[in-house]
Amino acid sequence: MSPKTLYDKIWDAHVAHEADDGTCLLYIDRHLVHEVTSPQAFEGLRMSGRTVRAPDKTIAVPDHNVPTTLDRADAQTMTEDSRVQVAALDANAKEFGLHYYPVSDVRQGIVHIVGPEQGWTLPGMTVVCGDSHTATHGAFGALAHGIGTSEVEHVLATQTLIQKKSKNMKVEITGKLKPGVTAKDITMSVIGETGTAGGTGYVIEYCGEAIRDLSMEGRMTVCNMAIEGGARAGLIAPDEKTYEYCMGRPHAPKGAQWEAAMDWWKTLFTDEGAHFDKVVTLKGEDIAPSVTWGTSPEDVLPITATVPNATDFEGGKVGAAERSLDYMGLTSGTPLTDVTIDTVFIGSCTNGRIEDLRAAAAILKGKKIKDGMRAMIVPGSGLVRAQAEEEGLADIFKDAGFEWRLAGCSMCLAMNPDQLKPGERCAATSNRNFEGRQGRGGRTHLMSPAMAAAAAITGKLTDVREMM
Ligand SMILES: CC(C)[C@H](C(=O)O)[C@@H](O)C(=O)O
Ligand code: SF4
Repeated sequence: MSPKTLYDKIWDAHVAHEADDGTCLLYIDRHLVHEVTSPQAFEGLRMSGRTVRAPDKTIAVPDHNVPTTLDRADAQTMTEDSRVQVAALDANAKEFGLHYYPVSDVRQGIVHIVGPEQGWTLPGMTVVCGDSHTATHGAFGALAHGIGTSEVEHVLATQTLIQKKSKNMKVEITGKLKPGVTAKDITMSVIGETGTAGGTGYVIEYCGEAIRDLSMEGRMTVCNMAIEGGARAGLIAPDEKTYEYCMGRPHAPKGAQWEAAMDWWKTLFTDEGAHFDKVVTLKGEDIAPSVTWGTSPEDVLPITATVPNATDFEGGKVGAAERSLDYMGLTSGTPLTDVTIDTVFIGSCTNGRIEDLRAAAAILKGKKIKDGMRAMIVPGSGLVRAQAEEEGLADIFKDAGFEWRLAGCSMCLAMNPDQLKPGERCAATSNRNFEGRQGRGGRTHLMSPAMAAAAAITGKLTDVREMM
């Protein structure tokens, strides 16, 4: 048998049918659903008189639209559109008998944090969600695709997805990371290297010592942004850390079923000599704490750099950089550490897990945020929030001057009340810095939780290594 990549193995195990042109019908193990991309899909089912094929494999949770303030149960805090979407998810989950975590449930949170936390996401699975950051689940060695609303309807009705196989790409991070450098810096640096189209047509497998050394949470941060690098999905082979994370989770297999699952999981690695169509290698020790300066995730630089000149780029990127610099209100040649900020957002499916909060707390302990700074910490789920309170992190945040919020997508995107005003500049731990992403006219600098915490204290983009 010819050697296979991890992607090949999971793909082959899920192909239910292959047409002559290579189009495949893939069996789907887990379908995650949120309120934004599902209402029309359920409506479609109803119109055609169909039901959900596998409600026991379909998990729903509202996250994008929900306010994160303590008064969110009061419907007045939501816009009409948001209220309608969340109410539709409530009704659809009930009507079709799905696993559901409503806003009132402590397990509610961002869909990509809830899936792994509850043990729905497991190695070797196919996982889909009507959301591009479904790539996050690849951290478990699961093939996780973001899908569109018509595909959501297709998966609801059939528990299968029509797909063509992508090419294999390997991203290897060798060696060790230096102090102050995190999974977020890895994933941003990879995109800085490959560009936002570098992964187009590929499924990326991340490997190498620096990836192995990451916790499951860090691996989720890396895979989360595979999509910003253009890839169809990101994957990391499961290992002891993966099994340990999964064991005992509410929906993970138990007893003999666990043993059977482990037999399969242990086969989930890329065989010696398997072919990759594209290979990118970065040295772990070369990666620095990084920030974005522009309006694309590929506009990334080490914090020690200066704001670039548009003429530093080539081709179409010159005009794009000019526009980015103009939108971001930045002057070429300014040291990044001189850029002042007025808002800090720590949260999102990229960096809203307990380790992210611990990393922020380690910087914020005993400190105060800069006068006039608006800073919020939004845990990725109600359970992350509860754990942070138990560990005393919430007190550190509140004492420092941060708002301590309820779980949701929050200021990652402007679909709920947490938004930037025009001209406001935010240090954010999320994954997209597009124009208007956090609110019309708002300016976003992406970075790690520790870097965002450091910026909250100084009021400027800051090299976290100086505060360690
Ligand atoms: C709203 C949703 C469809 C969207 C996505 O697909 O990623 C959102 O989660 C985002 O991060 O932009
Ligand atoms: S936290 Fe942000 S990136 Fe993640 S699902 Fe929500 S909106 Fe999308």
